[in-house]
Amino acid sequence: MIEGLGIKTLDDVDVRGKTVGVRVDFNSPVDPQTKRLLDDTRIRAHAETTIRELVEKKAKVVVLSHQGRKGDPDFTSLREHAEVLSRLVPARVKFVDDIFGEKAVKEIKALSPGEVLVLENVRMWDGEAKNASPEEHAKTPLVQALAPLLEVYVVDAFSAAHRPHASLVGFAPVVKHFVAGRVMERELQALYRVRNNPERPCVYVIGGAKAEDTAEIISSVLGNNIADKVLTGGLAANLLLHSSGKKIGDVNVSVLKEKGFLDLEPELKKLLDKYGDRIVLPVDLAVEESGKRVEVGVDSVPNLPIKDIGSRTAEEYARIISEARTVVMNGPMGVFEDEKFSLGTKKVFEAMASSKAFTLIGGGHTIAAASKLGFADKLSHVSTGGGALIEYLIKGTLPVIEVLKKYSK
Ligand SMILES: Nc1ncnc2c1ncn2[C@@H]1O[C@H](COP(=O)(O)OP(=O)(O)O)[C@@H](O)[C@H]1O
Ligand SMILES: O=C(OP(=O)(O)O)[C@H](O)COP(=O)(O)O
Repeated sequence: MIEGLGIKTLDDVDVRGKTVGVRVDFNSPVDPQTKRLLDDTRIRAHAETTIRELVEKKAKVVVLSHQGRKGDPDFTSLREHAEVLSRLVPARVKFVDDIFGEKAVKEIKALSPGEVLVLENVRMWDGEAKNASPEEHAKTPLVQALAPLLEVYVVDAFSAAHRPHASLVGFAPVVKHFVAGRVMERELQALYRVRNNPERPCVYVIGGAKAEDTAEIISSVLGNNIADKVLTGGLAANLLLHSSGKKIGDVNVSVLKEKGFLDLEPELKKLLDKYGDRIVLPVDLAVEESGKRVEVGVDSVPNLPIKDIGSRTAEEYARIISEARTVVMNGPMGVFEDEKFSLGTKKVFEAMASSKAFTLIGGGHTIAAASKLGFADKLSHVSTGGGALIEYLIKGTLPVIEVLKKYSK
């Protein structure tokens, strides 16, 4: 059982010899030309925990996942994912180019204990990617065909838990056991710890380029008194500085305008008025001048691209983080891909790694930054979620979590 949530896990069900469906999220970056996989982090996450455990317990394992969205360059078969998986688990791993037709059913029935079968990309069936209730999805051909074969259904795809799609929620009303897998369990334990009852002081660090979520995250974590302070970097900081009346240079205002972020300013102004210095803005910034890093105060920003928080800001953020007991970070502080502008992000990671706090990071670029700068294994939890993590931080729950709570059995 996951404490606080009442969600059953693999500890609550006997899987030995049983046919077990596992909904993972193998969705990975794919080369648009060759369609080859570029990264196996998510496959590894499920393989080394949930799938390995099911294999060792001699379950007959049926793996379901999506990859990309129909029409997008990364929409492709799961054949290569199955090959990668076969190198990561001590088991025979088969792939079938079918989801719930005769071929798939035949292969499921032929499984021996301890064997794994990967079904084809579930989004190749149009009924998968619809937002609907578990009861509606339970009537679909996918669930009708597979549910009679599956005694246990394990939902492990935390990073897709914001999608109430057929293979994520549709089996809940009709299988005997509907439980969370180990990836889901670890993510929910970590997220519950930082979002529902964090040890204080609790600091959220928001940066990166997706400022469209900034207002909602700040409003939720300060409005519900979850965070004591929100530290800001990246485009979120530029937008907040501009909202507070600072002159940040036309070139930087244009970036915010092109992305449609200026529309958020009335909302951000209200948040700045309401929460004052609990929303911490940079006091200095790093701009790029003739290929060089130049630091400037926020009251004298020239018309040059802002690419990082400044050193004084980074020191102040490190000080606040060093006193915290919970730190959550989504979005790098600057354009960390360029070494000259990785200082802010590096200082924040350094402070997180050396603090006594429970530290959580998430988001594709944030994780890439932590790996590149050598901090990924020095933090308490690295979330596999991108969109799912952001939605959880805003709402404190996700559609698939609610279904797991209701149907844990
Ligand atoms: N001041 C800035 N101006 C432009 N881009 C920035 C700035 N600060 C950070 N970024 C960029 O933001 C990107 C990551 O943002 P985002 O996609 O929101 O993160 P995540 O994938 O972790 O959610 C990085 O590629 C980084 O270069
Ligand atoms: O990779 C995912 O989302 P993410 O890139 O926001 O982490 C999930 O697999 C969800 O994919 P979707 O946004 O196509 O439903």
